[in-house]
Amino acid sequence: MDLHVESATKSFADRTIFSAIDLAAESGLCYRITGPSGSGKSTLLNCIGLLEELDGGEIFLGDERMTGIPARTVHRLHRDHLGFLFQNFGLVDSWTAEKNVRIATGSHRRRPHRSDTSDAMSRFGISALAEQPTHCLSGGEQQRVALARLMIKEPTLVLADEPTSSLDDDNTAIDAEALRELADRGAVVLFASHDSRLTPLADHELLLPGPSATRDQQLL
Ligand SMILES: Nc1ncnc2c1ncn2[C@@H]1O[C@H](COP(=O)(O)OP(=O)(O)OP(=O)(O)O)[C@@H](O)[C@H]1O
Repeated sequence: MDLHVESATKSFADRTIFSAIDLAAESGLCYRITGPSGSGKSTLLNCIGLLEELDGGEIFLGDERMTGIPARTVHRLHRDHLGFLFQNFGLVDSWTAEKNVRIATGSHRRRPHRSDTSDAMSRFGISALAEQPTHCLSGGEQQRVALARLMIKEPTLVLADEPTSSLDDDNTAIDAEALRELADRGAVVLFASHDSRLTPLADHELLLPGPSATRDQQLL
């Protein structure tokens, strides 16, 4: 399913962070959101991920409107379509690595089975850590738990915010490979990152000009 963002606008108090942002993102491709610090990259990802609301504009995933929708629809979209890879990995600290992976609610097509969970954990080299609470894991290990969870969920739309900022080169390469694979399986992948190691992952870039710049955002 493709993603369409039309005339997206967001302000905090009386400060406009971005306005009139358009994006037509195709299934199977990776899009990097760029722009100066404070231009609203995380805010835009949060709005597209239904963690915050836009002040104006619309978002569609396929034919489905994602703006102005009731909480139960937000919940369904999170469950069935959205996957996140954020800097803090979004894991439940007190749960084991295995439970964090297994709990991925899965797509509407299928729910993950235990074998999916162990396969994914094996792929990312974290099988031996299955029974460890995630707060005991290193940053790189937590990232691989988050990736295993993402891979078995197979989201329609993947949102990654500075996913590699605390990672070494090997783990960064694992991140990039997994995000590319999710796109190859049909996801739209949007990521915001200052990390030049992720430059090759971007099929397209969306530039947010920042509050003081013009509105000439560009899809390069
Ligand atoms: N909940 C909030 N309330 C008020 N202002 C906020 C809130 N969230 C973000 N902002 C402000 O919105 C602006 C955009 O923040 P955002 O984190 O989206 O920028 P960014 O482009 O991701 O920045 P960076 O590249 O530094 O991570 C910043 O000036 C930030 O202080």
